[in-house]
Amino acid sequence: MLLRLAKSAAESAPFFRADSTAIAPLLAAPQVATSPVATSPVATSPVATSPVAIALRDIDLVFRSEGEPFQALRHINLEIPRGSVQLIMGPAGAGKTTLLQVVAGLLSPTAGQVELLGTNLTQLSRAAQAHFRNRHLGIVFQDYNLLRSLTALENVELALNIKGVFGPSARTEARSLLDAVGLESRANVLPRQLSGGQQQRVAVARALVGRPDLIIADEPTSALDSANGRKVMELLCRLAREQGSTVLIATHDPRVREFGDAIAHLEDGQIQA
Ligand SMILES: Nc1ncnc2c1ncn2[C@@H]1O[C@H](COP(=O)(O)OP(=O)(O)OP(=O)(O)O)[C@@H](O)[C@H]1O
Repeated sequence: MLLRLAKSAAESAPFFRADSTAIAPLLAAPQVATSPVATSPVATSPVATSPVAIALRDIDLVFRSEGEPFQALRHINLEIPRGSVQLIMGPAGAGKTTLLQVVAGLLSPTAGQVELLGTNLTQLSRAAQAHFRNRHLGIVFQDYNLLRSLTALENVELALNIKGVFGPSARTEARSLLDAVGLESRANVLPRQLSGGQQQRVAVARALVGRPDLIIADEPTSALDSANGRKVMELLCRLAREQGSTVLIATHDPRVREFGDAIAHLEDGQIQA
């Protein structure tokens, strides 16, 4: 089944739509939360060598799906240097997940621009955004989004397959990523046989496949004890230092604070001065 899923995904990426809701967000087109989304088929421009990895310029986001409009993000301006670890901290409901989804192109802002690696994501078509995401981003979702019918190893391997890595190379890299998050002995079990914290570590391993330029992680330590939380944070920071990945983390876990190069505090959808 893994082979079938992988082939189907790789052949159709970035237009892959899995039946499972678990893998779909990895490659999905952005949700239209608010204003019309740019649909012009602008090609992804070559990634510039800008020292700024993520630039958010005057981002607003208003949810209009049900009832009264609700402004979840207000005038967000933020520049994140390449190779740094940026934390977004704030209480429940502050807008952290919404902000991460905007950065990843999974939600379109009502106003403002998102620039990733020198590319204006906001102006790309949905297909080009999905392609950019597949090429440059690793995402750890708040609810992990693991495929229930695949083992831990297969979940990580599938992400490699989608990036075009197959066979023994994919298996070796998947194993080494599971080793890195301390799950070598749980590689062959299904998500339902893993604790929440173990599932979270599989999600982290999966986000790191192919050494992404940008790693976006939503509460990556929320289900972890302090030893495993530290292990995950040290791994993310090492990637930032050694391979120049830029790491953006939303968290309300105070233990994560010490790992951030910079911290932005979000409250009521606004970055606090
Ligand atoms: N699809 C939606 N439609 C309407 N309102 C939404 C939608 N998604 C989120 N919100 C609202 O936007 C606000 C920000 O939500 P968000 O999930 O981004 O906060 P958060 O800081 O990540 O919270 P938590 O720490 O609890 O995950 C909340 O008030 C939430 O209810």
